[in-house]
Amino acid sequence: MYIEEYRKKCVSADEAVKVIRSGDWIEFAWAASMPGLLDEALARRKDELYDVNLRGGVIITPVTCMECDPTGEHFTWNSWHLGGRERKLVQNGRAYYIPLKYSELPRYLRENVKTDVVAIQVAPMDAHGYFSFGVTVSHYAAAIEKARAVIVEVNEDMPSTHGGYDHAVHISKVDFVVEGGHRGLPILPSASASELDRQIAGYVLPEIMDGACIQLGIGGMPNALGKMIAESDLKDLGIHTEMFVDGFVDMVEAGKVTGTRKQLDRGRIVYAFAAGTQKLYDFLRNNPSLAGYPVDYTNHPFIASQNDQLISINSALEIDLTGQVCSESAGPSMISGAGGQLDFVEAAYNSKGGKSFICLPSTYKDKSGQLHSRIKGQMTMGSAITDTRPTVQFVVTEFGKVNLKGLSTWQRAEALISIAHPDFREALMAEARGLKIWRKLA
Ligand SMILES: CC(=O)SCCNC(=O)CCNC(=O)[C@H](O)C(C)(C)COP(=O)(O)OP(=O)(O)OC[C@H]1O[C@@H](n2cnc3c(N)ncnc32)[C@H](O)[C@@H]1OP(=O)(O)O
Ligand SMILES: CCCC(=O)O
Repeated sequence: MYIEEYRKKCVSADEAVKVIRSGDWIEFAWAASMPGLLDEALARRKDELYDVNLRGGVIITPVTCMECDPTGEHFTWNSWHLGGRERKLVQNGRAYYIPLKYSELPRYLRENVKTDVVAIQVAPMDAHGYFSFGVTVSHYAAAIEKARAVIVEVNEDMPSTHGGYDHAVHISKVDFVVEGGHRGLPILPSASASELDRQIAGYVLPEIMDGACIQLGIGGMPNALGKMIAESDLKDLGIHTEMFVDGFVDMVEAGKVTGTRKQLDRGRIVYAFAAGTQKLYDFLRNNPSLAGYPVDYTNHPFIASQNDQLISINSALEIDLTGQVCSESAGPSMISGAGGQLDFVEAAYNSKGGKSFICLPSTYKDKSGQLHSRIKGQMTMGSAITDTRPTVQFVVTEFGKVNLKGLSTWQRAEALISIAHPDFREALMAEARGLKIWRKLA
């Protein structure tokens, strides 16, 4: 029934990007769903276009538009969350970070920012005229609502995924369809877990009970924990997360996940976007046990916290002695972004029986090989505060875990120094004395 409309809207990538004008803002790519043909076609229009702003995040694949424009006069990349490639673009002054509380992204798109064109990759159209957003549900439906033009690039290899709502776009809302054929999906290998990651994960595992609902963040440590959960005796776990990664597939395959004790989406795994190996993408394809939702559903603390025993496990870069957490920058130099960390820190604490864990190795080795404590007297100048101190609950290093909720500043300093690397504890105590947050009785 919709085939005729589909055919009428089918154009080449070069034809489709003609709708883009100088000065436009384009919602473009997220994680594993990069519209590669549109990117290349836009790059070919470089000399005709000036000051086009592309927006995306967590990208895994190179962006041709950015590579073809070394002076930045034609294209600027604006990132909701820096993946490794975007971090380099930011360092070279070619891209900029947009501070984000990820649960609010659909609302930013509806109420706060200009979106002229949406150009995204989708799965093939179904018999009812819908293109599934595939591995990225997140914020695409909200972006489409206000755009002047919507271009979808169809990737035959993009899995059609099940969802809650707003996980697909109807042909009636699309202006141009670009058929991309079989383009595969970029592979994001699982971050390898170090011995240290396993030690940290070892402190979190005993805090997880049968029937708990799990969110895992990005990085080696959450990955180590996913593996440990898969090998544990835990049962009847649920999953309500932002990013769906291979570690969750391991947990499902090990029979740990039933979702039967969830208060929301009973029996289903809830996520906003997915990136990982081909095994993960195959698992997602037409799988009714999964539900991709917009990120204002997955991450909103009011919603996520309705699941009892929500356990949130995220990584950080540094923490000061009063409990402020930085997970996104090293001083002023951006590493990643705030993403959904604060969303889940708040959600887990507000869930009945829930717990939030901020995990970090106690030290960081710089390029010259010098060791620094990640637990600091004061936050490094310029570091962004991702989680304010009242929001932080458990903090875990390879030396143990502490619960900061309700502790006074001197108790926080004492607790955090107890899990700092032993080589830095004396210096941290001296700093705490100077900051008037040390009360150790003689
Ligand atoms: C998907 C979800 O559900 S996530 C929800 C929550 N979202 C978040 O937690 C967002 C914020 N958190 C993050 O972005 C990540 O968890 C991080 C950055 C804190 C940790 O991620 P990891 O991959 O474990 O970090 P890792 O230790 O590998 O460091 C990442 C990079 O930062 C660099 N880095 C780390 N610490 C420092 C430092 N103090 N100074 C300079 N660079 C540093 C590392 O060298 C590495 O660089 P490279 O990729 O070029 O080698
Ligand atoms: C915004 C996507 C990733 C994250 O939350 O860390």
